[in-house]
Amino acid sequence: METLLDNRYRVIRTLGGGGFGETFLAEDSQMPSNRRCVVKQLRPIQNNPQIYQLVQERFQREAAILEDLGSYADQIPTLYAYFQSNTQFYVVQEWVEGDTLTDKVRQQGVLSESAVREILINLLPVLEYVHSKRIIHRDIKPDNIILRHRDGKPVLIDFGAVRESMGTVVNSQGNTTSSIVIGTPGYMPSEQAAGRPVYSSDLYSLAMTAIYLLTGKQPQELETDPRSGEIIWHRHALSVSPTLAGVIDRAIAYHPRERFATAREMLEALQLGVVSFPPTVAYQQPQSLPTVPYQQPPVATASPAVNLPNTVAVSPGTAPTPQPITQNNGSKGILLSSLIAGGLIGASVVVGFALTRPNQPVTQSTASSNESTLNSNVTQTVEPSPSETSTNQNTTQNPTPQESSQFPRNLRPFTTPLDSQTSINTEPTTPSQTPVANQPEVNRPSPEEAVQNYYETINQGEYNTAWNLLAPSFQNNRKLHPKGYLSYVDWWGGQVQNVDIEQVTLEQANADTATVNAKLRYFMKNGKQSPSSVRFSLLWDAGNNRWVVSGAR
Ligand SMILES: Nc1ncnc2c1ncn2[C@@H]1O[C@H](COP(=O)(O)OP(=O)(O)OP(=O)(O)O)[C@@H](O)[C@H]1O
Repeated sequence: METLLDNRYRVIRTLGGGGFGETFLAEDSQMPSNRRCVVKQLRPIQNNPQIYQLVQERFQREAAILEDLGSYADQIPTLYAYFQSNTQFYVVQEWVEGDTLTDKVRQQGVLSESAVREILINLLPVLEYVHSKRIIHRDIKPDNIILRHRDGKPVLIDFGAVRESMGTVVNSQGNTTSSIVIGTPGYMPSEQAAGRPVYSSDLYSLAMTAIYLLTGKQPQELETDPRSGEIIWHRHALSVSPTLAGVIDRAIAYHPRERFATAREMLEALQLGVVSFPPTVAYQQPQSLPTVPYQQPPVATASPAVNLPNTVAVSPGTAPTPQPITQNNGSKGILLSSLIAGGLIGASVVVGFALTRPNQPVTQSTASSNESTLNSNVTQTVEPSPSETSTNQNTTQNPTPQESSQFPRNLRPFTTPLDSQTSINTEPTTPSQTPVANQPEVNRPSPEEAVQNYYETINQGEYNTAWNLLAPSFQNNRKLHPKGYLSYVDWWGGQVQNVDIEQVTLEQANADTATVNAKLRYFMKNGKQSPSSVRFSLLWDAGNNRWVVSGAR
């Protein structure tokens, strides 16, 4: 049967679909040419009349931004229209005939250095323009770049902004809040995953895309140096020139201040062949720290095939609409973003989580209501987990953290610059190598508290916050997290109902590292429970006055 959207757009076929809605190829029945177009349907992740108007306002604002971007940049699809129907929102945009970069690599294998350079050289001015409008794309990846058949030019699709408006939610206190962080694990840098994207986050994603084009490997297939956190990719693209390799390396530096500050700078480095590196402040693990294999959870096996990374929408926060976000200088945008991330720690917020199928966008429920709609068939899991001796004893199911944990609850929460009212950190949360000699000891949480806090965060469904309590080397351990954050969330959000900490004992601690043994009990969503003993390695993150988890086994 023919589907006519808005009494006008005749659907030809579905192009894709995920947690936010579907995307259709359609023709415009009210244009003489029946011009083809892409109709993108967006569903608010919470279908609640209370927030409808807010979503609507944001949607309109963001559509206006897309209109502006698309009208002046040839390599961004033109916005033709936007409308609402029932409780759903639609944008209608130019259909770009071509192949995505993912299609390209699938069809013809890895691209040559000159092809990759050309793509970068053609895209960087587009990014420069987008950034000049104070917009961060937030989801640059091979799937979101189409090589246009007409002229071979790369076109940037799928701006995160509009989807973000769909993330407006009502938290457990009944307050309207927002929002979600848009991005794709592996392609998105850590500051973006923490809710604080900066312009160079897009450069990072673009450089990760270039690595995919040169190596054919998705980020999750690449190893990282467990000490420096650096992504090891050169060995998969040995013939790449030092200039291109240097440009990419600088763009994917862990810390934004080590990257190119602007798209123009990156473009010039590419064209002129000069790559200078600012002084390194790379995250380093102490030499003595063990690397951290731990048992694969018994409930599932990691699929050896690496799926295409999905866009995820995670984390509650305070409306990171495509507002001005200025890099490194305490602008309003950073302030907002910091509040967003701060909100991650404090607030119990509801975000929809729908993992419809592998390779589809995900929205996450950090639901205080425990209403995860995660597809529990997901067969990847990677976190400290019940031991092989998982039993199906008769237990209290779905205990809340308050009801179930035997551990004292009156522990001081973490203090980070983000949840402090006075300190707004303009830099991403970065475990620091700084010795702690001059740090005030007053509010320093104990390692046991850190472990306790980690599980409380998980029990509250704040997976993104919990994820950011892991050291980067641990996050990037692809045996444990083959799909990065998505694997983490698949496990915690999809399988685990609650974790009780039965006992926590400190094995050793010094200024920089600590080892904590924890006896845990996992309550699974399928009703099973099982005990588990985990030995945590912790690193002191002086910059944020907290411990981060660098290993668990
Ligand atoms: N303007 C466009 N022109 C041509 N194809 C498009 C356009 N926008 C999206 N597409 C294609 O439509 C398909 C579905 O798009 P959609 O944005 O829903 O992506 P997705 O991969 O399903 O989800 P996501 O990017 O959110 O993870 C993709 O293959 C994408 O390349």
